[in-house]
Amino acid sequence: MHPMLEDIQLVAFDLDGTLIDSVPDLAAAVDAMLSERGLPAAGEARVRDWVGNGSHKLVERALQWACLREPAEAETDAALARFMDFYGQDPCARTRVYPGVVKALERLHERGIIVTLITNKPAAFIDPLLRGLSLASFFQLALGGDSLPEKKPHPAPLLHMAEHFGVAPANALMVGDSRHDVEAGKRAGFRTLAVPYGYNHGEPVAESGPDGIVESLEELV
Ligand SMILES: O=C(O)COP(=O)(O)O
Ligand SMILES: [Mg+2]
Repeated sequence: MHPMLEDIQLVAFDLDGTLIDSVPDLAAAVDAMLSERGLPAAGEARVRDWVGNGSHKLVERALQWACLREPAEAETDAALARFMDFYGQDPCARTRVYPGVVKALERLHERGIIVTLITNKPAAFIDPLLRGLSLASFFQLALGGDSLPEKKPHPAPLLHMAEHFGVAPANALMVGDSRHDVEAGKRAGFRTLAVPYGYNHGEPVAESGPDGIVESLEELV
């Protein structure tokens, strides 16, 4: 067992960039939304750096880039609705589970560790993604970016999760790819583990000072 798991009773996984490489489908939906507005396509490389603060922020960043100005709130809301429509059509089309993920989830499950999901993605997409990628059975509870009034890097979703299962934050581990996961974990009093292969606005996640880093989640088990 990896030393990071010592005394750990609950693991909260981030989704995008940690368990799944979802940028191809996110970028396709962003570009479909932009194209409908007569705006240039952003492409996967840009979208990769915009993911991490939920869909509203993703759409706002896309509009900002394409229009070269701050979008009005109503403009962002309308574009967000279209993005949600496009993304919701087939969120698993080109999205793939990262190597080592299934093995890690299986082993944690076998050890009786509570496995949960805390993503900043809207909750409506969680079920279609987990089912479509055959991951749903591993998770005892999943929270989206709009499940509670606050999202990561706020510690609220993590504290909610720990409290729900009656686990002390010191016995819980947050696993993510971005500074928002590490910050939320530290603020909640969780142990923090980062993966370097995901999306972190183009910066190494090591700069956030997680308690540990693994190249693949398989290393965890
Ligand atoms: O939707 C996002 O921006 C990121 O979602 P995540 O929290 O699963 O990385
Ligand atoms: Mg992430």
